[in-house]
Formats: sequence, structure tokens, C-alpha cells
Amino acid sequence: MDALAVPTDRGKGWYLSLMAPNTKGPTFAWLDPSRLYCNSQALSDCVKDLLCPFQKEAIDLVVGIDAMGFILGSAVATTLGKGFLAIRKAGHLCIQTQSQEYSDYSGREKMMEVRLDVLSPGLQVLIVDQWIETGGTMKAAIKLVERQGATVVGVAAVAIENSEGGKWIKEKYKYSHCIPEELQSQIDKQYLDSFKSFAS
Ligand SMILES: O=P(O)(O)OC[C@H]1O[C@H](OP(=O)(O)OP(=O)(O)O)[C@H](O)[C@@H]1O
Ligand SMILES: Nc1ncnc2[nH]cnc12
Repeated sequence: MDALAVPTDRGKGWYLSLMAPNTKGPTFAWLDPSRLYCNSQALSDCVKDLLCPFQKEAIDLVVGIDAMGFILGSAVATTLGKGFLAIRKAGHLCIQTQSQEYSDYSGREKMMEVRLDVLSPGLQVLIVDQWIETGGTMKAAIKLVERQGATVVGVAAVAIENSEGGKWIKEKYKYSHCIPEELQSQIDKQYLDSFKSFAS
């Protein structure tokens, strides 16, 4: 599908077919959801879907995870009329930080960090990231936020895979994602029927 086209009938999760399959092999994620952000209607519908379950929640601040979580998180924050706090991969912030080790779908050991001068006890936070595969990244972000006493009101991502970590997150936290029920099995098998339209 043309990255910028908007269909007349925008069914639930219509924009998911904009996501591009991996063509570079196993050292990369299995798809690239960020293609959907190029389409303004897709981005806006995606953000609306992510916020839907949180309409009644008091959210003080949106936290987004480096890197693509910044795009989605800041769109969510702007839509909510709230501020945005970046959780960064280690080594970028020039101020006092707290850090957290984690590993993700790549199996590599990584470190993320957050500034110390924004979160505080009682602050109600929504954490946004592009995708939850093993859940390692989101769990580390939750730890960082909670270690500073803030409350995780919920987590939001385009998709939450039914991995052990993904299921743990869904059990423990309020969450939102954009995947209609009938598509979740494709997400869990890491292959979408819509990839066929990308075949060259
Ligand atoms: O659930 P997990 O297995 O931990 O994986 C999820 C994380 O991996 C991806 O980011 P990536 O590190 O590829 O970086 P990017 O946001 O820069 O694309 C994704 O956006 C999440 O942040
Ligand atoms: N951006 C992403 N897309 C697909 N699968 C992922 N797993 C982790 N990050 C991912």
C-alpha cells in the first residue's frame, strides 16, 4: 500500500498494513512499524487507538523509549496535552541519570537511562514504545520509572506480542495496543498477511 494513501473505509487497525516487512535478515526486527508514521491519518488514528483505554485515567506525563518510542510517545503526549520524558539508550544524556540493564529481542545486553529531575512519587505516567516483543525493554523502562516513585498508569505500544514478557506486562499493567483480535495470531507468528503486498 502507498505509504501516504488514506483509504475511504478506515476499518479497525487499517494502518497496520502500512508496516513494512524485514528484508535484511535475522539481525533486524521482523518488521518496521515506523512506515505508518509517514501517513498523517495513520499516525493520528494509531494515537487515538492507543489512548482509547486511558480516557478516564489521570495522566501527568508521557514517557517514551528510545528511539521509535519517541515518535509515538511525543504524538501521544501532544494529543493528551501533556509533556514528554525520554528514556534514552545509555551514553547520551549529559545530566545525572539512573540506569537500568536489559536485554531485548536481539539477545544483546543493553542499558537505558533516565534523568533524575522530573519523575517524583505520585506522578502518573503512561509509557509508550513502538513495539513489545520479548518485553525486556518495556520491563526495564517500568523499573526505571517505579524506582523514582512514579506510578505507571499504563503501557502503550503498536503491538504487544504474546511472549512470556508480553503476557507478564499485560497481567500486571493496564495496556493498550492497536492490534485487532483477529490479527494477534499473525503478530505472534511474526508474519503478517499484508506483507504479501510488499513482494517484489
Ligand atoms: O520487547 P523487546 O524484545 O525488548 O523489544 C522491543 C524494543 O525493540 C525495538 O526497539 P529497538 O531497540 O529495535 O530500537 P528502535 O526503537 O531504535 O528501532 C522496539 O521499538 C522496542 O523498543
Ligand atoms: N520495531 C520492532 N518491530 C518488530 N518487532 C520488533 N521487536 C522489537 N522491536 C520490534
